[in-house]
Amino acid sequence: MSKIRIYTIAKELGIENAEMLSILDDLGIEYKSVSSTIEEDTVELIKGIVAEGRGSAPAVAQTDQPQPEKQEEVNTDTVQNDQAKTEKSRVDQTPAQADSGLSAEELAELAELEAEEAAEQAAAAARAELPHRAPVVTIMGHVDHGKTSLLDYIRSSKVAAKEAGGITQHVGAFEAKTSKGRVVFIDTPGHEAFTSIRARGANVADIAVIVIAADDSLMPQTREAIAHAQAAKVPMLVAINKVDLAQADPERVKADLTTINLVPEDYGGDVITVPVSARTGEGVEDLLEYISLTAELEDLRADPKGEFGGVIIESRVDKQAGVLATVMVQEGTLKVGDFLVVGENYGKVKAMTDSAGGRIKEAGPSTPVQILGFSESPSSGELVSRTENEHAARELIAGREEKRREEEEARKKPKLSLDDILGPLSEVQTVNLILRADTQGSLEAIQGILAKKETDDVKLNVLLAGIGAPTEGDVLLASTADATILCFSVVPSGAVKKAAENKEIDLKSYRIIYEMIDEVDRLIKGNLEPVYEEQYLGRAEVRMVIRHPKTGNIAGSYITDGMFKRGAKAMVTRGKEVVYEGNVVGLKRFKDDVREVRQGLECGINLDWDEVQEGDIIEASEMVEVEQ
Ligand SMILES: Nc1nc2c(ncn2[C@@H]2O[C@H](COP(=O)(O)OP(=O)(O)OP(=O)(O)O)[C@@H](O)[C@H]2O)c(=O)[nH]1
Repeated sequence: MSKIRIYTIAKELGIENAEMLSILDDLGIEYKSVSSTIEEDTVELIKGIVAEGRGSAPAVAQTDQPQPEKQEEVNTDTVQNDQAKTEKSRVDQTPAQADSGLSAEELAELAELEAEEAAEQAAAAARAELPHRAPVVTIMGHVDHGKTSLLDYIRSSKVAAKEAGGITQHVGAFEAKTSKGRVVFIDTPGHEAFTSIRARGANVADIAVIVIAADDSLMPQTREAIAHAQAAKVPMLVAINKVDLAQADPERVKADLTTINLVPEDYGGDVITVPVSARTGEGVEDLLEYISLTAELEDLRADPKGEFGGVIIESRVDKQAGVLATVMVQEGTLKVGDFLVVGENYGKVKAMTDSAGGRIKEAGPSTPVQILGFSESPSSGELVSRTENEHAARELIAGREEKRREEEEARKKPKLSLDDILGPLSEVQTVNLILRADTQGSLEAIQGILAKKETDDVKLNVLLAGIGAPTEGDVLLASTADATILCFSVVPSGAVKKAAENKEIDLKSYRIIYEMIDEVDRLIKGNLEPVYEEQYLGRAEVRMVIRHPKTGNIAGSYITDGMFKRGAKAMVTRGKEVVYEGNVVGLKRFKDDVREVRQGLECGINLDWDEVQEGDIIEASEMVEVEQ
């Protein structure tokens, strides 16, 4: 019996891939991705379901209906149905709630929860109404595996230069027209560029294509590139390049991928691998098709009428024109004449060109544009926003400057937050690590030991386990993923050390594996929620009560046992009864404030309570962190 790919059937039936997957889910049919295959029997079943959903018209007969409209119809129907259901259930529930014995407060809380849920549904429905936007793709991989060649092939075959014979300038990104619509490529290949944009808080790429040469297979930078894409949680496609070469061995690449837990579809996994040749163009159409499929599943949408938001891709200074910055429009529409703010600078868009060099007046989501108008060169990854006018731009910048100054001040005097003292409450903590070692053998040994170190409360997440000295790319990755870099028997270069220092990344080198493991133990401990225990400090008898106009009553006491500390917890007993529990807010010896007083001495104890009496016994204790 023949098998058919899921996306092929979706296409045939004229339904979206996401809808197709939800039908399969309902039927309980397992699949890895839209490119998995299903049995012909199942296809018939699905055709029946789709036809039924359309009022029994033959499914295939409807494929020429314009799809986006159909999608919208379905969405609006669902939304309306959902809203109707919510309304109905509300009417139904009100008397029931009245009988349910819930208090007014609980009812109000319930109503609030319902309102929140309705708002969430409305937001999701509103988002589902927004138009799709083109995917933004980045290409990463090992040196010489063909990233640039692949980009060049796509550019030359899929981009029509607007000016006849004109050489299009490199602007950091280009738009390719494919049979499935626009795909935008970031044309500075490599994971460092990708992560340096992320390091500034921007996420530009929606999909990462990892290029692996079929004659070379997995290489150190392939692993790095994969680690960078995984850390960014960006979906990945693997392009197995150079398949035109006689020595090309795509099967070996697939087998090698399984060794790093990326299982290709042919092996039963969900990693899409596409054989391509940047030289002959073989497979490039397939790659573009898979990019579109992935984009469809990601359901990328943006509001062209919404508030403008963009990211700087790159910028340069042209001797004649001045600063030329490439901005990726992410939300809203950018227009000539707009006031833009980047960090603490602003500029007015004087002129705008698209990535093919054509002059344009406005640009919507997922469009890279080169703009003229900034007086200073912004950096890649900086976020761009728009203001109404110059005055608003200046105000926004003034606010940012003030915030920066405050943050700089705050950094100078570290303040302890409740989180610092108690640790974030009962969440599983993750220690992110980048491991570097001299050989595959030592890497495996280290990872084997680390795997046993994980606890229920602390997980170890190895972002990258690479052979050879750490790179500046590792430092970047560590800074975006908040990771520690541990090196075994490899020495970081001066430049890498400096980069780590600048970014305040912990980078440590070891010659003995167990010293490295000790460090991991320390990192795990640092992430465990500290456990505190109440420990007895001492006891005092109140011999007289001294009235004090400013600090309140002071218990003139004698320490009969142990010691008292300022800030300790206090418990006051009168006879057999505990009459108060609070804190020691002050301690005095004669007229002086002191931190502690020991057994056998008299002192004044100031509690955060005014009703202490002669004859009371005060017991002091403190919370102490205990070793786990
Ligand atoms: N035969 C063959 N050669 C290719 C193919 N793709 C790239 N090459 C060659 O491989 C070499 C490296 O290609 P590049 O595109 O520069 O590789 P890259 O990954 O961009 O390299 P870096 O920019 O140095 O990281 C060049 O000599 C290309 O001509 C291909 O599909 N087939």
